[in-house]
Amino acid sequence: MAEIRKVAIVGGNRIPFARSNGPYANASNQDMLTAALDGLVSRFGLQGERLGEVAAGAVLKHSADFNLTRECVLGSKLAPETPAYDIQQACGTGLQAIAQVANKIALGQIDSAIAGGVDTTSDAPLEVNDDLRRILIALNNAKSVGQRLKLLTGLRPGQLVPKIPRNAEPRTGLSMGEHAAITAEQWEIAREAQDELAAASHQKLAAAYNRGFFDDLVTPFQGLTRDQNLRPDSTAEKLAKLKPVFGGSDGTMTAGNSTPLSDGASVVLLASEEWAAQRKLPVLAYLVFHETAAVDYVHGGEGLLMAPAYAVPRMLARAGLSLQDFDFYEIHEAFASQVLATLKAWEDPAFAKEKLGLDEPLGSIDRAKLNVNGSSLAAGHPFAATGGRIVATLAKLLHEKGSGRGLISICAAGGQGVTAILEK
Ligand SMILES: CC(=O)CC(=O)SCCNC(=O)CCNC(=O)[C@H](O)C(C)(C)COP(=O)(O)OP(=O)(O)OC[C@H]1O[C@@H](n2cnc3c(N)ncnc32)[C@H](O)[C@@H]1OP(=O)(O)O
Repeated sequence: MAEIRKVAIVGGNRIPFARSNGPYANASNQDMLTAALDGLVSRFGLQGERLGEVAAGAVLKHSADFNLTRECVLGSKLAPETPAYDIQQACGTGLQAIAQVANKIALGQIDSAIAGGVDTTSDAPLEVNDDLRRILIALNNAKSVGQRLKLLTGLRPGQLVPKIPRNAEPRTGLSMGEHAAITAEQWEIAREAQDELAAASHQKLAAAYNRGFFDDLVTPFQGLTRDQNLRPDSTAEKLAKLKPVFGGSDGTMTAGNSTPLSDGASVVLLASEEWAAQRKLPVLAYLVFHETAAVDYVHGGEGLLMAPAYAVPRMLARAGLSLQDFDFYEIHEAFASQVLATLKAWEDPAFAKEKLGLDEPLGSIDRAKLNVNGSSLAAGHPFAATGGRIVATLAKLLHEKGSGRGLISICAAGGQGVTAILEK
């Protein structure tokens, strides 16, 4: 049995995140992921290097991109002999890709890898409807002009309407925002608290950009140098004026305390300590634990985005840690209400007992340690790119501090959650 090795995070790179149908409206997933990869390659001098593998993915993917990541590697400056594959776990994609390559590094199967993700909501894949698809396949296989004419004359105008991807759960028909609104109501998450969290996210992200924190984490792309959604002048008072968008007219969730639909890509370089040392590359932090959970949101057992509330306690138990043993908490801000509901669940004795089977709740966290450089509400959230953004940010925070530990929690569509622990 191979010895378990430490998994080093060497660094990360992303392109600034853009709002949907904004500056990246004509950029494909391949364009964006290749740009993120090449930025990382340049930063660490990996031109022509054959890495152990590259794993990444996109939530919204065109069928022609059947192995999107491999195409991006072939289009990048990495050696074409670098194997690459796609992975998909909704918003957990980026972190799950990182976890998968980390396992292989830990087991000694590979020495280096890049992992991450990309998503475009501007260039979302449109499908023809099922009837038209069957007719087109039959047309392709038709043996005579007569057969083709018969198929074409059978076409009805309604069959020409394309299938537009909805930001909705296939099994409930509800959007993620509508699901989150149900959870916000269940956990009585106040509008003011959501707006405060959103305003703080913008202010902290702006401060991090201003102090140069992202200078070696973000590479400009197509004219953008910072995340387009960032509004440094956001305040809770301004956000309080926005109308509810989810949960009806009495709802608490608005365009300001929900993530915007976004486009972007991010990647992270991981390696064994030996591989990094041979190339004189830095080790920002180590990935020490990761855990995935899923909940039954279909039959009302739990809220769609609450799986991290289960994954984190399981991971803490494995690691022998408590929720308070962290210097940084990176909780993906899909919606402000979702972050607050997760924190409330960890504080709740009934949730601990009935849902987690624990005698005591996990307890509160020091809010000053939460998303200290802002998160998805300010940066935007190109679904599969969020994991790479968070891992690179946290690894650099730990490197700057010179010690410590950070917790990552990412909720994902399909009732799933992907979580991890990084240590300096
Ligand atoms: C995917 C997974 O697996 C898990 C997850 O992460 S779940 C999360 C997935 N993401 C989503 O579901 C995306 C949800 N978001 C949306 O659908 C849309 O962004 C939305 C419906 C919430 C809003 O869409 P929109 O109406 O086009 O927003 P937008 O026009 O930008 O903003 C509306 C108003 O709010 C204002 N606003 C937004 N943010 C603001 C801020 N920080 N400060 C002040 N005003 C703000 C805008 O200026 C705009 O004002 P005007 O109407 O006066 O121009």
